[in-house]
Amino acid sequence: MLHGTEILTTAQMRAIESAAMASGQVTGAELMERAGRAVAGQIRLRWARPGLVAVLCGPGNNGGDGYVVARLLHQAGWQVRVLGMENRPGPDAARMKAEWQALGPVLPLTQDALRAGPDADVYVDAVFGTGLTRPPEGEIAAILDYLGGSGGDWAFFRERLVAVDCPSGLCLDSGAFPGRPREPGDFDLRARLTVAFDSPKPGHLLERGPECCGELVIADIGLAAWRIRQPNEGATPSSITRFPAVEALWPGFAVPDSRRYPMAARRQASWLRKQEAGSGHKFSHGHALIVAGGPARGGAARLSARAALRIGAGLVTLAPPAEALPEHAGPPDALMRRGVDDPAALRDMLADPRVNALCIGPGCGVERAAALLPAILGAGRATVLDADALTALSRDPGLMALLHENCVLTPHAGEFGRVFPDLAERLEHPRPPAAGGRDQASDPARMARRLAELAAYREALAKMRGPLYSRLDAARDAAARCGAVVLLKGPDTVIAAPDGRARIHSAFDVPWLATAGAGDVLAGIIAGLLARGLPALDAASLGTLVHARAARHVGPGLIADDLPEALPAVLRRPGG
Ligand SMILES: NC(=O)C1=CN([C@@H]2O[C@H](COP(=O)(O)OP(=O)(O)OC[C@H]3O[C@@H](n4cnc5c(N)ncnc54)[C@H](O)[C@@H]3O)[C@@H](O)[C@H]2O)[C@@H](O)CC1
Ligand SMILES: Nc1ncnc2c1ncn2[C@@H]1O[C@H](COP(=O)(O)OP(=O)(O)O)[C@@H](O)[C@H]1O
Ligand SMILES: [K+]
Repeated sequence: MLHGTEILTTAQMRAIESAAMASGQVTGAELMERAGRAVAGQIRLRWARPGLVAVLCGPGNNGGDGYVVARLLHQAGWQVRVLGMENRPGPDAARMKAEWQALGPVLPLTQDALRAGPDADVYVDAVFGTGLTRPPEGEIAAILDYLGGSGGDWAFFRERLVAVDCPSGLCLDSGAFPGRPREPGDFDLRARLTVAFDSPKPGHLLERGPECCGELVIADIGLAAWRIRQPNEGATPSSITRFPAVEALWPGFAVPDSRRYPMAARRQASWLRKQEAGSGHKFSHGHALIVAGGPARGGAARLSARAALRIGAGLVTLAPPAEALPEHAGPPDALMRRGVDDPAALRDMLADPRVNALCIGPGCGVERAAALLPAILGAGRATVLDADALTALSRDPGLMALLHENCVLTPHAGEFGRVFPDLAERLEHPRPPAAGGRDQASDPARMARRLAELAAYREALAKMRGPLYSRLDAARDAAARCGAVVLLKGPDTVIAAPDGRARIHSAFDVPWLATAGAGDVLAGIIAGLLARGLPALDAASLGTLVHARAARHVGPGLIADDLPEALPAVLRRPGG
């Protein structure tokens, strides 16, 4: 469960590659050979018998990798068609292209050339990788659209497409396709398999990345020596290669063993189960206070409280206004209740230093949250702010100023937009023309209309340059601004601390987690972990992992009430 791996932004990857080459211990051509060998190897693992492969090579080093794949598959008995671009590649890619040309021709990289050939068993997409600087245009855009299904048969290519580093056109920093709507599009290039090098990039895990990359394999190409973790080195230019501050939690893809965290996994598993020596009495596991709302609104906070109990907080107290107390008389009996009507009553409770973690927001009501937040934040205790507490925060800059590093904000996209409207705005793109379902993709008239709309859309966005602003950027900027941990929820949850450390958690495999109340449970789990003494970033990260694992354990049909009840099973097998 607790495997993690480091993620590198494309800038970090380039810096590490340059550092490796500058050392004189490895050349660019050697790295390219290793990259191409890794891709060819993965293809041969999956297609046991040599067949026909079409290799599409772009103008840069991604294309260079493609020429290596072409040569190695040819040597392995495959029939190889290579389509390449006119542009002059760099020296390493030029060399790989020349080596291929000693074996076979390079056809033009056009839709016509591709369609003129027989159907291939495998299509290798080596057009663009980390060097994408702008939306693909013209003939390249057309061929990528064709591979994405504009010819009507997207499933055909989806089965056969192997992407080198990423499906071409995907921005590996954001997981979005520059020049396209951020929502899923009809002709987004979707690969069966993506082989990436050294480390996953944010774009493999965010937004469109997980779906469009298909199965993701991270290949070790021998750059470990230039990727040493030295977190204390500060933000000097060279430290960009040395401090991969972003990690993937539960990556769900093949990572070389050397890139995992087995020790941390073992330690956290026994810690979660309270199996460590001297784990003490109930107060040593903390006391979480869950603020609840007025009459008829208490369900959300009860979900949080149940979750805090199940994740192992020593004591959990639910604090609704006194008039709502009777509603909370039912189970669980393990839960304590205490009426809290106003800030003075809350301060009274917080006079007990053993109350070491709070959760406010689920079912709380915005006014009540606004009234209680100054007392809560002023106490300086570890605090989860969710739902109504986030809305209250968005309305009062004075409250924002009270946030501190032991706070965890857990907004979904809508709440994030309320609290950080300018950052959310940067993530937004102009809306695409109305999109239909893929099932209509074989209607030729509709297809022509969609292509025309897409061309107009591209034209409108043609001025856009450079890497896209990502959910990772947004969460980091938000955390830095408010001085607290920000957990931006979604199937690609991003968790960021004010110092820039960040974690990405992919939960694209549990869409049934998007159900009413799931967020309340997450808030409670994190509050419980805070009560047990985890620092804010770790509590948010581990909480997110455990939450998704509980959803996996229950499966489709899940309702939020099931999540706390699934926690014992998850804790029994935290490594499973
Ligand atoms: N980072 C590493 O350590 C390694 C990287 N390698 C490969 O190198 C790739 C990166 O190579 P590059 O930096 O050359 O970048 P790419 O090969 O991804 O693309 C850059 C080229 O495409 C052009 N370009 C970018 N966007 C375009 C657009 N929309 N339309 C037309 N042309 C466009 C650029 O001007 C440049 O010529 C990686 O993705 C990977 O496949 C491997 O060869 C080995 C090691
Ligand atoms: N498509 C999805 N796949 C997996 N998890 C998702 C998806 N959409 C949302 N989630 C997760 O489900 C939970 C929903 O929380 P939230 O939006 O706050 O719902 P609520 O307010 O109803 O509790 C979050 O943990 C979020 O990360
Ligand atoms: K590619």
